Amino acid sequence: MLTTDPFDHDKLREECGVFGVYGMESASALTALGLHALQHRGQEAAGITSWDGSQFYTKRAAGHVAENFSNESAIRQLPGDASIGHTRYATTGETAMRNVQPLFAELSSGGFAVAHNGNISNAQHLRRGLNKRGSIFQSTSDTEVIIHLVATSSYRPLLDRIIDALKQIEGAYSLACLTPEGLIAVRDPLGIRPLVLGRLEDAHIVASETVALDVVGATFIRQIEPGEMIVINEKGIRSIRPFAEQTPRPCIFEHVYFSRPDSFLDGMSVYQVRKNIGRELANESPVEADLVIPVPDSGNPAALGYSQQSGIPFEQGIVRSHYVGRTFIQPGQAIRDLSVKLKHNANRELVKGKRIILVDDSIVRGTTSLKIVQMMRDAGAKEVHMRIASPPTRNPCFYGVDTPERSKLLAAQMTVDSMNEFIKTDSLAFISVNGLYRAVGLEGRDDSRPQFCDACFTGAYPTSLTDQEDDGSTEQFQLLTGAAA
Ligand SMILES: O=P(O)(O)OC[C@H]1O[C@H](OP(=O)(O)OP(=O)(O)O)[C@H](O)[C@@H]1O
Ligand SMILES: NC(=O)CC[C@H](N)C(=O)O
Ligand code: SF4
Ligand SMILES: [Mg+2]
Repeated sequence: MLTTDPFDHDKLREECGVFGVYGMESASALTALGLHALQHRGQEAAGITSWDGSQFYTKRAAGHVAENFSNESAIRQLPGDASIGHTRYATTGETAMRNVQPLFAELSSGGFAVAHNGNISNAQHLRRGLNKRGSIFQSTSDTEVIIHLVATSSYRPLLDRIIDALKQIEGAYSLACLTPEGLIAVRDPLGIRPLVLGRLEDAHIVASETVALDVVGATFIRQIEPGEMIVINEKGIRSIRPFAEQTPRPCIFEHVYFSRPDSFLDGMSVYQVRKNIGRELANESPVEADLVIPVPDSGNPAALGYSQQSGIPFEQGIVRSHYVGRTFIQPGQAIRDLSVKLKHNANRELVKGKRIILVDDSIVRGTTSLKIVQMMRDAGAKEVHMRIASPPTRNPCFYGVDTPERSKLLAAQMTVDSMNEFIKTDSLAFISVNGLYRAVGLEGRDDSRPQFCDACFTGAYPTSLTDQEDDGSTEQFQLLTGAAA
């Protein structure tokens, strides 16, 4: 089935979710549940691979987990005590079945399935080299490069082959791999994307977020550390540190938007961090008003924090339909425009005649804020102020998130003052980069050794961007530097 999106002229880029379990009867059923809890990370496609000790089974499909993996027959096709799964939003390679994960290949070492969250910033470069040496690719996904590098490695043992492959890769990867040697989970040396380890009875589980552990009834053990590789098999669990140690740079946007608020990232409650951001915003950018109104759902905790800090009442002035997905990740501007209207509606009686402060997590293309501000004015709001729980998004992400190219990022094209005019707010303010760092419990950003990846706000990319360099487009990006742009 061809699922390439007809609306997509604007390359799709988003998050993904990975889940893996080893040592549990009907592992694929548990994986389906875990993927359900990670549905917010990718709604384009989902897939599960299982292993019964002798054979691998894979089912991959376009659409949501529930549509494809909630019936018994789907799970019956995926027998075995070990399984991995994936929810996808494409970052490299189109939205087509051939790119849906887990990707699988029969290697000389046996079957190898991989589920990847992140994006490889030298994938095209590596791919060209592999093509020249005779590799035949089945997909256009960056993830497939990993399989070919493992397949062609000159090392013998599988683990060494994987390590050899990953050492050639730059960018972001949190991986769950299923092999005859067991479940192998790896987080890139900077730990850009999250990955956690849990336990359910005798089984071990790996997942992108702690919420997936909660949902399947597992206990959280710990996060998989940046640069750590975990091997889980019948002998137990083993941790390996194959890479040279680096200062971790986890994605700060996970705290702002991507992760579910009921997840924990590096020991911090995402919900609490979002509330802290609201508090910081209230301190940094106060304004007199009657109501604080979140742009639901992702603006909710920050609005609550803003309200608690400012003493201005929190009210639900916008009601959201739950039957429309995230607009940020809808392909194509026409569909995005439509879905913002379908998704949010004004609570008219509440906002009429009021001075309101709208709180949202981010402005990307400006689609949501433009519509919502107009909606509030149409509903009779006297003043509309907007506060944003992230700094202006001025740069694209190359590490597995849907930020469109720079020309479509409102903040890359306009100053905050012009954005204020454009979306027709009475005032507009974004949290500062240091305010955001304070919200995650730090004193501020250490410009000489930044504690997070914040490149979409600062332009300071923590890895080389070889594919961008090869395309001749790097002069606009500041590479390998710590300094905020
Ligand atoms: O400036 P834009 O291009 O409109 O993108 C930014 C908006 O997109 C996201 O919301 P979305 O409605 O996609 O998802 P949510 O329900 O998780 O808030 C985000 O929370 C902002 O509201
Ligand atoms: N968002 C992601 O993490 C995507 C993973 C991978 N780069 C893909 O495009 O399939
Ligand atoms: S560029 Fe932004 S979204 Fe991408 S990993 Fe860095 S902080 Fe996260
Ligand atoms: Mg939103």
